[in-house]
Amino acid sequence: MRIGTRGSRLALWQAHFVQEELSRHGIASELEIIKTQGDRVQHLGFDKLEGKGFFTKEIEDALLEGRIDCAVHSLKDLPTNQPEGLVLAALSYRASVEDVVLIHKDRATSGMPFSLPEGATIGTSSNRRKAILKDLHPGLLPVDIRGNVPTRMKKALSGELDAVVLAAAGLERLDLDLSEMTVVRTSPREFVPAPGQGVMAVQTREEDIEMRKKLSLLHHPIVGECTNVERTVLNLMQGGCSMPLGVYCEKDQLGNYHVWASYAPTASDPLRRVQVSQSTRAGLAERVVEELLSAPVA
Ligand SMILES: NCc1[nH]cc(CCC(=O)O)c1CC(=O)O
Repeated sequence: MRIGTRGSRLALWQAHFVQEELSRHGIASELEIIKTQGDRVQHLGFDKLEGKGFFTKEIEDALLEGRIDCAVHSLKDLPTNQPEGLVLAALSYRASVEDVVLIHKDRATSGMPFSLPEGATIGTSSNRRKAILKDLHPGLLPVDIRGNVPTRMKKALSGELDAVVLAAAGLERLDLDLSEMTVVRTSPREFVPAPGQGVMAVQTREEDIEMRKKLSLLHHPIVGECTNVERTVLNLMQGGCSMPLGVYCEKDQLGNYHVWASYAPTASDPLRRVQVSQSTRAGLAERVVEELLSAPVA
């Protein structure tokens, strides 16, 4: 089995993870590293990048052309509509779902939101993170950053920026040394993550029934249910990963679904927050979207 992946440390960790899961089921595989447009133009801000699927297109083409058998992605980087002929055959367990604020050790102040003083610079290129930061701590100065997870982490370590925001899942997978920084974990109910955050997805060809059967051994059904709600909200909002939208769904012990969502229509609008719970998934995403679009402006 040939597994396609990007070549970043995070992508390789994720591909190795899937490779190990497969080998536990007696399936041997090899990795095929594929460069994407997103890897080539590290200098451009996300707002300059046209179209969706910036980190996925070349890999999906390799899949469609039969050069690889499956591909591993971060679910949150995948557009909600799969390209014609491709399916997500497996979703991983959900690691840490939340975002983390990393602060240079001399710049942390107690008593302020995220332990950051007025005027502190905070690195993120995510419109979702910017909208939530503005809501929780309007005194911060968001600064656009690009590059892979270790590069971004180092901007707070070196003091080039006072802080950066990153997904906990990426930091944990790379096992980065955070001991020289102040680490503030956010709550996913307040600092609402991106749809699909913390989950890895394995993509394959729709027609490849054999492969789909093998990959289904790795699938986590409850993760599938919850991320399906999250991605349906994103799809109904007609958004991609640049939309300032957070959606997080949890299923509790009794089988009830709980969704937290946040959305800022434009950068100057106040953040809207919604919490919806239901005992079934039917109509849940629709209700979240309806409330997000009609929520009273705070
Ligand atoms: N957009 C980049 C990206 N895609 C997946 C992850 C981390 C893993 C995950 O959140 O699933 C990251 C880094 C980040 O947002 O800090």
